[in-house]
Amino acid sequence: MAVLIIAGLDTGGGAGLKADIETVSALGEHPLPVVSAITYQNPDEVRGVFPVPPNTIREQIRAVKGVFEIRAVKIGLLHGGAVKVIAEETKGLIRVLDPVIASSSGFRFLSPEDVEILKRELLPGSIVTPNVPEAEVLTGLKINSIEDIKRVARVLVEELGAEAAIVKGGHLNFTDVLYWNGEVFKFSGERVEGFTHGTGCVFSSALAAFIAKGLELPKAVERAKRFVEGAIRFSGGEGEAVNPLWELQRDTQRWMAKEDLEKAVGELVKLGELLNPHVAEVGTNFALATDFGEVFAVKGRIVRYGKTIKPVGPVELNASDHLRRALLKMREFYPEVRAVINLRYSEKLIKRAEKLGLKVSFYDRREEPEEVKRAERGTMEWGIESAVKRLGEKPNVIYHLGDWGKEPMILVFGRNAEEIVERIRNLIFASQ
Ligand SMILES: Cc1ncc(COP(=O)(O)OP(=O)(O)O)c(N)n1
Ligand SMILES: Cc1ncsc1CCOP(=O)(O)O
Repeated sequence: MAVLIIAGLDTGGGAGLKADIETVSALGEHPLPVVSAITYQNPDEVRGVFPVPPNTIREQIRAVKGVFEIRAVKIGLLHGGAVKVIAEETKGLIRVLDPVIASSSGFRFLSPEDVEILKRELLPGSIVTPNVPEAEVLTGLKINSIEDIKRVARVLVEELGAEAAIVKGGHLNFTDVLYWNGEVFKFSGERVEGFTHGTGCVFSSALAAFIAKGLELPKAVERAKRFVEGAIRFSGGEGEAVNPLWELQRDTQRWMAKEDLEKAVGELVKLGELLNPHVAEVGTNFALATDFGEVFAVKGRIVRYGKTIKPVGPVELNASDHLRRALLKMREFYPEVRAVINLRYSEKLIKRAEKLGLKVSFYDRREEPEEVKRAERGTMEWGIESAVKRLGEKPNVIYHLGDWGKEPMILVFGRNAEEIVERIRNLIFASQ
């Protein structure tokens, strides 16, 4: 289904039309992009805006209207001169209006006069999706509580003529409120860690995409909210913005990590008899992280099996607790590290690692602070951090000598699963 997107270009690649196109495409609908403004911005600041002349906006819309079956329209960044044309050209279509008034960095896109034009010409009949500051500007009311949000959503519909209003509570308590057909719907959420630049754009275009699919408004809002949460959680990279492609990228990365680790485990199994003596008493595991920090490992670990070795179960997401925590801690210091394996401790292996030029560090469990010991988890994180700090540069190998009831252990880290296999080969062949 086609979704008409009227929005601005963000040169930083985080918000605006680029985020909208990605969102609508990721959700399987066809984006029809109409440029309303060109902004000069980067993740830190908006430097300026060039407004696209109203007639050029009109011609862009006319080029696709009537040719495609437009199921919904998403309207983002505008300028005062464009509002009337857009209202005329989108009459009769389902409109989702994201009232972009100012950027989160503080740049004012719409003057108070432009806001008045928007309220008069475009808001009536639209599904409007303001955040708290935008809702305050549109209604002139202050928002301090969820009750205020409900009141403002009602005002947007009953007094200002919107078809529906979704006031997003990200600035308050992460609960969004929809007012529609005289009813209030609440959508609770929680704080998600990640970049948020572009969230308004992604929410409104996801909402338009779900409406285009035929979902009833409350269901479409719920799905759009969850989509944005994922886009924040799996954000990152140079745009320092939300990631509308998160689901596709996450699944591709999962697939690649699983394949790489399965292949690498297969290579280890070929080393069977040689590796057998180095498998830890508790079992050995082999973990590989995706760029998003999801960690795959061998379910049930790799164990000694007669003279050789055997993975107990398949490679799966979250199949390791210890190694996942070790890897994630290491990645806080060195994000390029993506793989780790644990081996039974032996002085011979450590000496060999040093001879091979690998950087070796260690932690001493007897130095573990009482409060870390008392907590249910945290020893591994503390251990990795203290080993990293002790060495003062990236360690390739970290060992500890055990404690009461704790087996001494070696962890070998690498940039990928292949590098681990290579390191293990070098270590065990040389330690014969
Ligand atoms: C071209 C363009 N359009 C919209 C925005 C604002 O994006 P939004 O997601 O509403 O909010 P912030 O990214 O400013 O938090 C923009 N900056 N550029
Ligand atoms: C017990 C233990 N301690 C450090 S690595 C390891 C084995 C792997 O454990 P997990 O199965 O949690 O990855």
